[in-house]
Amino acid sequence: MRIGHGYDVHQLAENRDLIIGGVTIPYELGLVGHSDADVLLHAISDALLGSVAEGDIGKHFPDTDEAYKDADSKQLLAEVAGIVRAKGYAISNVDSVVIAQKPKLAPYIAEMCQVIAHVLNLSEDQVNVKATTTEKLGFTGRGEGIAAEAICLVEKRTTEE
Ligand SMILES: Nc1ccn([C@@H]2O[C@H](COP(=O)(O)O)[C@@H](O)[C@H]2O)c(=O)n1
Ligand SMILES: C[C@@]1(CO)OP(=O)(O)OP(=O)(O)OC[C@H]1O
Repeated sequence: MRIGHGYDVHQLAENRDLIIGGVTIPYELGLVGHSDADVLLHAISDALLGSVAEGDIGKHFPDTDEAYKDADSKQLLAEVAGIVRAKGYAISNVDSVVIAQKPKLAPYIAEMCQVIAHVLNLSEDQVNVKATTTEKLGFTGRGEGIAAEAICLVEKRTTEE
């Protein structure tokens, strides 16, 4: 069994969609990035890559590559899951937290879990997403950006799997 950890931050700005965990959330600001800036899927991608010592998403999908301009992070996460499987591992579970002062994410969390489980080909009880504010402290508390953190366990597949 191996463990992986991921952390990501994206800035909030006008004229961008807010996409978190593959779910588009109505809000006056969205996250800025080379891709669709899905901060949660990026943290999960980094946790999975870390678990099999495959670096991070910037290594696999460079932000200097036009191929990833406005990329759908669900597609990047699916590719990361393929890397984990190709190294002979199965994902045991993923836990995560989105750090955002606003908007209220609770109404969207069940759908985020469904999307992530679908992309990773897992059951819903293998995926967890939480949300927290930082009580108005720091860059997340001031609403300048949103952060996400993820952790995962992967297990070596047996020959029958
Ligand atoms: N953007 C957010 C942040 C938090 N929540 C939910 O509110 C609960 C309380 O948050 P605290 O930061 O005060 O601990 C938290 O457990 C989340 O369920 C949210 O929906 N959206
Ligand atoms: C996802 C990638 C894709 O080019 O771009 P960004 O949307 O800028 O996101 P980041 O979290 O900075 O990770 C780097 C890149 O892999």
